[in-house]
Amino acid sequence: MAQRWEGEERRGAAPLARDPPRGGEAAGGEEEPLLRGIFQIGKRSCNVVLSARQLRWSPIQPESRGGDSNMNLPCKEEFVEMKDIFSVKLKRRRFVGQKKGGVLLGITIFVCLKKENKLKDTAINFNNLSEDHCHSWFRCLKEILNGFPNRPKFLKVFVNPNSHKREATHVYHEQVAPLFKLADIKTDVTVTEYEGHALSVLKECELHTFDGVVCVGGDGSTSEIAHGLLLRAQIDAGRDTDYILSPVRAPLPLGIIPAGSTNVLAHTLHGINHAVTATLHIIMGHIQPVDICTFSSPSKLLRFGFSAMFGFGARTLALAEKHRWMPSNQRRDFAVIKTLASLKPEECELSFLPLKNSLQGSQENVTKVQWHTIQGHFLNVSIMAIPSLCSMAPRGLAPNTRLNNGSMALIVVRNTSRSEFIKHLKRYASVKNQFNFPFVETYAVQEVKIQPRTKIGHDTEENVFLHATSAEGNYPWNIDGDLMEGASEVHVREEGCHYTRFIMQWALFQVEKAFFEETGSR
Ligand SMILES: Nc1ncnc2c1ncn2[C@@H]1O[C@H](COP(=O)(O)OP(=O)(O)OP(=O)(O)O)[C@@H](O)[C@H]1O
Repeated sequence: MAQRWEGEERRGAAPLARDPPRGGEAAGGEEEPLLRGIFQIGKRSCNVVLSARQLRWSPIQPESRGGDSNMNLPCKEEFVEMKDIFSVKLKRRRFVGQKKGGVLLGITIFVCLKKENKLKDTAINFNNLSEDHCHSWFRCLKEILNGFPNRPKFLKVFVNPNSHKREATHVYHEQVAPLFKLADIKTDVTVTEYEGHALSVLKECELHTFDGVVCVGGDGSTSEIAHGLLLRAQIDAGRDTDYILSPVRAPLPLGIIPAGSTNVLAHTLHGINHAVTATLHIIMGHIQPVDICTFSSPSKLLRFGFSAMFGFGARTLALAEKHRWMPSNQRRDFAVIKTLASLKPEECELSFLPLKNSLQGSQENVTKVQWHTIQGHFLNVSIMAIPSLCSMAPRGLAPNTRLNNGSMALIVVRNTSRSEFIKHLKRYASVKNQFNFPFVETYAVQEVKIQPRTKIGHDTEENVFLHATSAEGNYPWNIDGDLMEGASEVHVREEGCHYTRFIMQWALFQVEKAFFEETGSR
């Protein structure tokens, strides 16, 4: 019975692939061996067999005194799925400082291991001193690896040097770049110099030369790049970027390496806040669709984004932004406490279009979904296209929605006492249902319109979001952790936008009409 190679992590980690069919048979029969040979693996000489799907090896049986092979020893065959291997190299003995040449020792394969949500890389050495032997194995392995279609070869990388405690550059050079190099991925790196830098690069650069875009930073950077990719897609498709009715897909997937003070987007996509895991998902070409929505004023697209908060969640961010000189954790705690101390509701009108299938079960009712309107005083309104996992809410700020279910969670917290509101907030960190309060309502929606009920009326075209200043009296919004100020109506629409969990792929479609529009670029 073959046993999947689990390296040093035999008790926990395992390569990503599922167990092969019994006896190592591929669906439809035994896999055709491409190469057979003998290598030393660890301290044992092994028979090694390479097929398109697997690399298998078993120790060579010692002969018994009688000349027969020793049948009493268990013949332990091990294997690695080719789809778990991300690189192969010729292994040579070199002296310190020697860059080229050296005695060939064999080949090394690099495997991606999985333990729960965490990925790690590990190496297996196949030792054999024959140049010809190793070169033919190396070429064959390389050919198989080059056949995986989603694996990127050239990436556009953005690093925000200011993220968190300015460690994104270090994270990139120490943890990410060496793995990209090992996987023979070429990169074009932009270290951003100001807010909006990545957006302007994305508008201009030769995007078609890349296989993907990577963000090394926090939520603000990721959101800016996601927005930039989608905006670029609209421009390239000749769409009006002021008013987007049916957005087209972004041309490239987006990978997110968490290196910010808030990494909700990376945590939600990967299930873990871990730079190496994120890097390996990119290298392996794992594609996961993710929803996104558009935020618009009555007259203009403001941005694409994954989540928004109005009320408490936005006021807290606005206060934290005024105290940027504080360390990030301290700043966040200070802002939460201060905002709680002066807790006040916002009076507004919320209109929303429920998710088509959440109310009606049958197809004929699909077209009858109507706008609902609720009014009142709200302490917080959250609109989330993804579950938004973070350290403070391990199950997510919106655990009822999914990464790519084509809907958004609308979570409305009506006015209540401070102590009740605090109880509700504390539940985010616990296993209890944070929505199980009479003053909390949740809806699965496709579209939401929010109209604060003071000052500026429905017809106002002026959009204070566009002046990114914090003038008193404006309404702060927290969009993917970025502060925006606005007073007029805001319209949020689920774009059914599809992304990837690890290296993200946009796939926008117009929810109301439920058809995909593609530029066909990927
Ligand atoms: N060189 C730069 N200087 C200042 N701001 C930058 C620079 N490069 C990018 N930015 C902006 O910094 C913002 C926040 O960055 P990011 O989300 O990566 O880090 P963060 O540590 O999570 O941030 P925050 O502390 O705001 O949560 C982004 O909106 C991005 O556009």
